[in-house]
Amino acid sequence: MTVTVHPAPALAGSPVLPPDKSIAHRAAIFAALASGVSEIVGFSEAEDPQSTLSCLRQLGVEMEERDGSLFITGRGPGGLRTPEAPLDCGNSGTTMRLLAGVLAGLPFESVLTGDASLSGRPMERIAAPLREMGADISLTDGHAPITIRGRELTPITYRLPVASAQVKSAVLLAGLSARGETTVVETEPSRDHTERMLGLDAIDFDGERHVSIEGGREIRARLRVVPKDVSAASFFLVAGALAEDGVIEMSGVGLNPSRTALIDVLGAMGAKITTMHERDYAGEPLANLRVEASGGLVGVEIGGAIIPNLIDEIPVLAVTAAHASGQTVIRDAAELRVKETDRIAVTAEFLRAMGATIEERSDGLVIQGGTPLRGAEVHARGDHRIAMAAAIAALSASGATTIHGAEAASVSFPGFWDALDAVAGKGTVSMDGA
Ligand SMILES: O=C(O)C1=C[C@@H](OP(=O)(O)O)[C@@H](O)[C@H](O)C1
Ligand SMILES: C=C(OP(=O)(O)O)C(=O)O
Repeated sequence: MTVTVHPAPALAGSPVLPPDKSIAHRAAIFAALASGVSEIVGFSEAEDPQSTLSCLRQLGVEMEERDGSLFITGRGPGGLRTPEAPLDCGNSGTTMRLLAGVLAGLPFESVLTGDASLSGRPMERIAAPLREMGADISLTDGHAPITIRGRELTPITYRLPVASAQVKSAVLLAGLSARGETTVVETEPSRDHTERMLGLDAIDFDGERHVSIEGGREIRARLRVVPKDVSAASFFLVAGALAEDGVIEMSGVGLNPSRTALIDVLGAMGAKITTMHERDYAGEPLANLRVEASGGLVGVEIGGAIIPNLIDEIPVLAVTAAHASGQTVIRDAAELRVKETDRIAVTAEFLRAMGATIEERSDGLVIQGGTPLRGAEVHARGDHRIAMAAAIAALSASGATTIHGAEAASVSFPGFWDALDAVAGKGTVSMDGA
């Protein structure tokens, strides 16, 4: 699908955001492992969390949608069934890596596959600790398809070589079926939804974060509520800040502190963002967000421990930087090269096509802001976050921008194009070949 986005100087309204993707995956997996029926309020229609559901169905998990909720009947400890066919994780790294942790300790063979993008992403990072725990795992040249022959697992203490919530979660999920206590140590904190859902406390020790899980514990079925996705909100925070006029409001957005660094960075650049009605719901903090047309944004330098907290937001942060005055430097973000695309290269590609001055570094980007962007023909390259970041850049460019492969947005945000059209004014977004 090709989308054309026209410039829109004024934005206003309340875009409908999708449920948090990270929380949705975990809510479904923990409900499947629990004993009893869990109700999940606000599950996501996005393709990635739907991939998790279809894999769980293949593992014998029953679920039904009723009155706007998803009811999942858990199979209890060790209750998942041998799948009859490979488990297709689609485009979703979270599905593949978290399920690998679940399957490592189950007494059957399973195969995890994914689309071309996912089949190019590194999987040794989960295979290594899971093998250390005793699982028999074969990769295809370091990638999916992954064949897992589950075994009885022994607990380990694992120091994460890369800051990754997916690897951390895979080890903790495997730890659930190991005998004894498994510990994950992280030097740079990553999102902590898994710990929150399992009720695990982290201990800070010598600047490192230790999370432990006792094997064999039962997960209880419960009501789970998925807040709105702050990573999806970030596109509208940037759009609202870059607009010449208007206010955008979003309610019920998950503001877990391990996910909100973009809001702080945008604030430091001069964006006028207000957080209102902060509350806690089902173990996760939420709030309403308001962003005003901000004007006069300035460049920033970021790197180090903040990066895992805003890793998915860097393409849209680069769009902000292109508009800000002065230089923005993003360091320590080499992980971007192994996402759905090489997001360093692809962000530089679309912004350069739109006239920005942007330089690729091995671990980040350097952007000289302030050159007005112009409409261009750009490619999402199969990456949802690139499709959406390019659309936000297009709103404040001169002339129309054509985005090829715009359907990718549905991986995390199926209603994105309609939400954008609604805040920017009908006709800003036109679609071709939907
Ligand atoms: O655990 C999660 O839900 C996620 C963790 C991050 O990946 P890594 O764990 O590979 O850093 C993030 O990029 C991804 O979108 C979702
Ligand atoms: C990297 C992402 O997701 P995943 O790793 O689950 O494919 C993302 O949503 O930007």
